[in-house]
Amino acid sequence: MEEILKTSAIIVAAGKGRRMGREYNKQYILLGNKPIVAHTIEVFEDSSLIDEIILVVGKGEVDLVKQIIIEKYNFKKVISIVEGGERRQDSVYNGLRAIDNNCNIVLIHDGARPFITNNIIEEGIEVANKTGACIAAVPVKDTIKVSNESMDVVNTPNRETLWAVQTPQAFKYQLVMNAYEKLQNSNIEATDDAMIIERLGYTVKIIKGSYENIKITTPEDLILGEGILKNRKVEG
Ligand SMILES: Nc1ccn([C@@H]2O[C@H](COP(=O)(O)OP(=O)(O)OP(=O)(O)O)[C@@H](O)[C@H]2O)c(=O)n1
Ligand SMILES: C[C@](O)(CO)[C@H](O)COP(=O)(O)O
Repeated sequence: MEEILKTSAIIVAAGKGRRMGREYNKQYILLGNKPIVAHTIEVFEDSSLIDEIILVVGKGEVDLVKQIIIEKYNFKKVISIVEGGERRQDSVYNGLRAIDNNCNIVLIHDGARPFITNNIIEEGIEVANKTGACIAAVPVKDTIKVSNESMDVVNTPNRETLWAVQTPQAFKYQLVMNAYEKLQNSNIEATDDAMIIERLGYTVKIIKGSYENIKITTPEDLILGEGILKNRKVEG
């Protein structure tokens, strides 16, 4: 009998949130009346395309998250909650190790991006299935300059070629797992998952993200987030 392979989502929520400046993990700040990370999980929970969710949380937060997030919001697809590591890439690797070999596609998503939509998830899965690796991104709106250490402009890249990269980033499971395993033996610092795949010479496709798919990073993002949430309620 042919084995049915799963589509898994890893949601990384183990960062320190230093730029938010709170005394606790920013993932638990309320947006509307729900913690940021609960908004994020809800989208994957409600997607018929996602079979299971692996949640990566801060050290010592597993029991708390079970209580205040998983049980409270009755999330059924979260099959594993694991602790993250020092850097985002360490947290992602811990998440990848919690997935078994029955997985075909894995989507890696920031817990701090609560406005992800099912349409982006759907396209991510479709394109990763065809090509092996894709990332959500939006064209940059500003002109970008490159500077030297004295803050002199040294270059103005052509904006047509520039993208602001988001998550989810979707991959064939074996491809991304092998890439992360190789990374463990190097000292590469990766600010997203695609960088790790790119280094191995694979092509990563860009799919259309959304300007609403913001990462809640600094206090102003909370104001923006409340606005997006209100607008979605009105549009309903
Ligand atoms: N060691 C880390 C670092 C980041 N993340 C997660 O990766 C996502 C993107 O990171 P970012 O929003 O920049 O979060 P922080 O690292 O928490 O923020 P800061 O850099 O301000 O400390 C977040 O959902 C964050 O929780 C993680 O799981 N483990
Ligand atoms: C992966 C990511 O969301 C792409 O924009 C981002 O790089 C992670 O955030 P960080 O601020 O670099 O930790």
